[in-house]
Amino acid sequence: MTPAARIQAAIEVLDGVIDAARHQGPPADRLIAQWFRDHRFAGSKDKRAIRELVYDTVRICGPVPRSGRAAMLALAEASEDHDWIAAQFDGSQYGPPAIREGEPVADVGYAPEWLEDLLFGSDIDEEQAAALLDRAPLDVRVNRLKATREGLALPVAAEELPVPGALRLPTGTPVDQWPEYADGIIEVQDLGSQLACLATGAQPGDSVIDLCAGAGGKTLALAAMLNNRGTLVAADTDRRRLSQLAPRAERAGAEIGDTVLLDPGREFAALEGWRGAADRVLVDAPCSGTGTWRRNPEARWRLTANELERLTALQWRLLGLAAQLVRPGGSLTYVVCSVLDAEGAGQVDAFLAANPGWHAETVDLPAGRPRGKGVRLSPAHDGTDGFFIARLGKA
Ligand SMILES: C[S@@+](CC[C@H](N)C(=O)[O-])C[C@H]1O[C@@H](n2cnc3c(N)ncnc32)[C@H](O)[C@@H]1O
Repeated sequence: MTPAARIQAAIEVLDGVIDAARHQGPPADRLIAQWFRDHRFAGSKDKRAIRELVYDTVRICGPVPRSGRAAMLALAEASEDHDWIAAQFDGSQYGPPAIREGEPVADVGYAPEWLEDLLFGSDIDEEQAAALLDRAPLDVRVNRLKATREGLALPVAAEELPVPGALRLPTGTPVDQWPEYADGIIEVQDLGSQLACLATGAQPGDSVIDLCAGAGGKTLALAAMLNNRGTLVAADTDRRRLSQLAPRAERAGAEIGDTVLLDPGREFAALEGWRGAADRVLVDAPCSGTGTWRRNPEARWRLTANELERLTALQWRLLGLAAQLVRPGGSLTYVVCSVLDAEGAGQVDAFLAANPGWHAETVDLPAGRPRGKGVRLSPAHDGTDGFFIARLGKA
């Protein structure tokens, strides 16, 4: 494909990404894969170039652009690395038609305006906001149930991260094709997620409930912290995600005591037996995901103020539910992969104000900065996804 044809292809994909963001359609990755299936002539270099163009364009446009073409013109105008793009609008056979006088160009920025206001209001400055949209590195966790870092020889050089067994690999490393991955010796997991697990302080012998376990990314890390000694319960309302846990746990050699499918709105019914009994509860709450825009930058075009309100209400309810499961002297670790105070520090402040028997514990992590009664991780400061993490102790 010519450079111009690649640009036109990216514009077509972007039209789909924009439409999907407006109407809660499929994620960008899936739309890109579909375009490649429908256009088999695209070779591997074309695919890489088109994918990069699509994501570079999504990253640079703050508000939802009116069209893929307007978005591509914004990239051409605003990014020095992409100053070659404008010349490709040459009207050639498979390329984009020539640029018209006064043609609309999408707005650049970090996010839609209402969301930028919330970021800045949460003390995320421009540098940090820009870093939220960087490319994410590839972090893995050495599964201590199966191996030690010292005894593990990997096919590529890895950067040691400040959590035991956490490694950063060159982006694009095909870890999923390694035998170490198939054998559950390494798990792909962002350093931020590993730190969130570390923050629980889980020890062998503890009883731990992972209340929003999803497909079990953090559950497996908790199993490793427990060294399979104690009790680990994984709960979630999403049957599909939760069903992925058993095969993953088997591969990782992780013992999960119980996997509990929760009924949304009636979550406590299935956990009644744990009332006031757990040493530690992890609430890795559903959130806006502002801290994970590096992985899916179009998520900021999908989020609405209503959805954020729904999420904060759900987080608040889950905090209350989790609190009922913790035994006196036990702790609740609250985590969101968001840098917005409304979902992080604000929730914890409100919880502590409403629950006098609880206090914030010191979370001693080798990364992050204090934020309210917890710690905030950010791509700019810590090289992790953005997270808020707090541990709350019950008297
Ligand atoms: C941030 S994700 C969890 C990711 C997971 N802990 C991991 O490390 O891979 C939030 C999870 O909360 C779950 N969830 C949503 N509503 C819930 C509810 N009412 N009770 C429990 N879990 C819920 C979602 O299904 C989702 O899996």
